Amino acid sequence: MGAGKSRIGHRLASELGLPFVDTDQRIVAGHGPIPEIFARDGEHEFRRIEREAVAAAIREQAVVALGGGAVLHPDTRTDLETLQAVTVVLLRVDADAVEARLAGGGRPLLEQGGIERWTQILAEREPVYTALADIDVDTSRRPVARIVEDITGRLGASE
Ligand SMILES: Nc1ncnc2c1ncn2[C@@H]1O[C@H](COP(=O)(O)OP(=O)(O)O)[C@@H](O)[C@H]1O
Ligand SMILES: O=C(O)C1=C[C@@H](OP(=O)(O)O)[C@@H](O)[C@H](O)C1
Ligand SMILES: [Mg+2]
Repeated sequence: MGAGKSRIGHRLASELGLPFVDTDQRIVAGHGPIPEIFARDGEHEFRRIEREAVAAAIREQAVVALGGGAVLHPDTRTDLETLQAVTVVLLRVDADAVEARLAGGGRPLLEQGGIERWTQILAEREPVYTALADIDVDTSRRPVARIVEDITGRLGASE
């Protein structure tokens, strides 16, 4: 949450001339705002809906921004490990840099606990993120254009 997946993904897609898919946007289009899904149906149901969106999106020829918790679903972890056409880009950010980026809200898991909760969630997920990543990029103190350039360069190198 707040690493820049949605923003960087959008910019990367236009650089690469590919469609951009944000799975959270698709979820919102089909089911309404994410905080409302969490409040009404709970996180488990959100993860079920998210898995449907993710399973479809990562089979498209596109740049896909996942939600930070998408890898909690075991089928998504398996897909990201085994789908040959998929390159997983991990965007990292540290707590100091992310605090301002989270100011807009809309992330129900951070409604209570703020940056401390963010740090705790990252600690839980970090080993999974690291294991799945093909390309690993720090976004903390770099402008979007520079991060995108870094990713496109590394994509070229990994071909
Ligand atoms: N490299 C960056 N530097 C400064 N702000 C950024 C950067 N990348 C993203 N942001 C901003 O941080 C906020 C969270 O970015 P977002 O793309 O929604 O993250 P994510 O999808 O990983 O949760 C947005 O307001 C976005 O414009
Ligand atoms: O990390 C998470 O569990 C979540 C991250 C959010 O997406 P971003 O990572 O794009 O903020 C969104 O999917 C939802 O609020 C849950
Ligand atoms: Mg996002």
